[in-house]
Amino acid sequence: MPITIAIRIDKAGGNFFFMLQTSPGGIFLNLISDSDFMTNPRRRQLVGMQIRHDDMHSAPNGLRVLPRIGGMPIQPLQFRGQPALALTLPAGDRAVVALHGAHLLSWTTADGTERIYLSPEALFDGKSAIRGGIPVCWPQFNVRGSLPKHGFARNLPWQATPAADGQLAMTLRDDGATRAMWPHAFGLQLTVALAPRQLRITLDVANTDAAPLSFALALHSYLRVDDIAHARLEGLHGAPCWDSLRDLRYAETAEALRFTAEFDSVYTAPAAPLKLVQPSGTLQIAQSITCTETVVWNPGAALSAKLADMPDDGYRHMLCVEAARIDDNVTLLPGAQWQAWQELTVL
Ligand SMILES: O=P(O)(O)OC[C@H]1O[C@H](O)[C@H](O)[C@@H](O)[C@@H]1O
Repeated sequence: MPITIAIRIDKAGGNFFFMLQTSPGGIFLNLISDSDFMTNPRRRQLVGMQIRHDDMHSAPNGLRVLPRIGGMPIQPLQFRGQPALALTLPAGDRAVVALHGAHLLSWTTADGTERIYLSPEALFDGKSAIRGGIPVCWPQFNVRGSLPKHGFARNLPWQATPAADGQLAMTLRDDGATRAMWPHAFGLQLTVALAPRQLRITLDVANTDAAPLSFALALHSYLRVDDIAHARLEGLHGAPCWDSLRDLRYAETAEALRFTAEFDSVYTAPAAPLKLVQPSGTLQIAQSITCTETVVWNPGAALSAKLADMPDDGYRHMLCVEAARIDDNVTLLPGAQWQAWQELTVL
């Protein structure tokens, strides 16, 4: 029976991740990635290289080989027929992420409460965007450009990559399909980090091209609410706002936002975290300073009924609060990296 063992080698100058695999043809050591593959194009060329077991004996002295499978709390699984990975903390907090789009599908805290809305009618066909969860909208937001709505990252298969304890990571690199839509070389890594009652989702972008890279981003989180009629969002009072439904610009006057109809606004992100307050508890929502906007969206009853992949009353159980960089694109010079994150904490 084939056996696969993940190995991390810590060495001055970087970490290397390998998969040691047995097969009828022998034992193979596959280099999966190393710590600076995102920035160093020469290293990226090594990914996928195979070393036969005989070569392992010639490894330089001084390497520490650390087995990663055994204590590693990451389980591959099928989620509505699509491949996904689950990360579970000893306390019981758990996140599930699909390889399709590196799309976070579920976050449950140790008390068993689901914190993320996923539409029961979402399409899981390995091609379509998934309704709910946390879509990664990159390199375009909405229809602000010539790419498919919200870019292509949410519609493509990502690769799992080793990550630190308590984290789960996936990568996406340019290939023929992305270059046909968007002629740029890039490396993305999405990392989900779990702590008790807290989830942080981080996107690292590397420009592996010889020309500058320009892009937008939204970490489009669908936060689960018990009933939108009894939820309020605090922290946006005074923030510059563009109400996209009425095409109006103003400074937010409400102490707390309430949602009684379709709502779709882009705010200049305040420095302090937001709070989603419900009778059942409060969720704190923070985002990196690199995300200069926060998008707030609820489709309301009429649009919810029109969305084919959402139940008619789906709008009652979700509120999107998105960490975004959309008003001014990021421009990354060749070899440069950029990071964005959103952190959700149950208070
Ligand atoms: O239906 P989707 O392509 O997933 O987009 C869902 C929503 O995303 C964002 O929140 C935008 O501000 C909305 O205008 C859009 O309707």
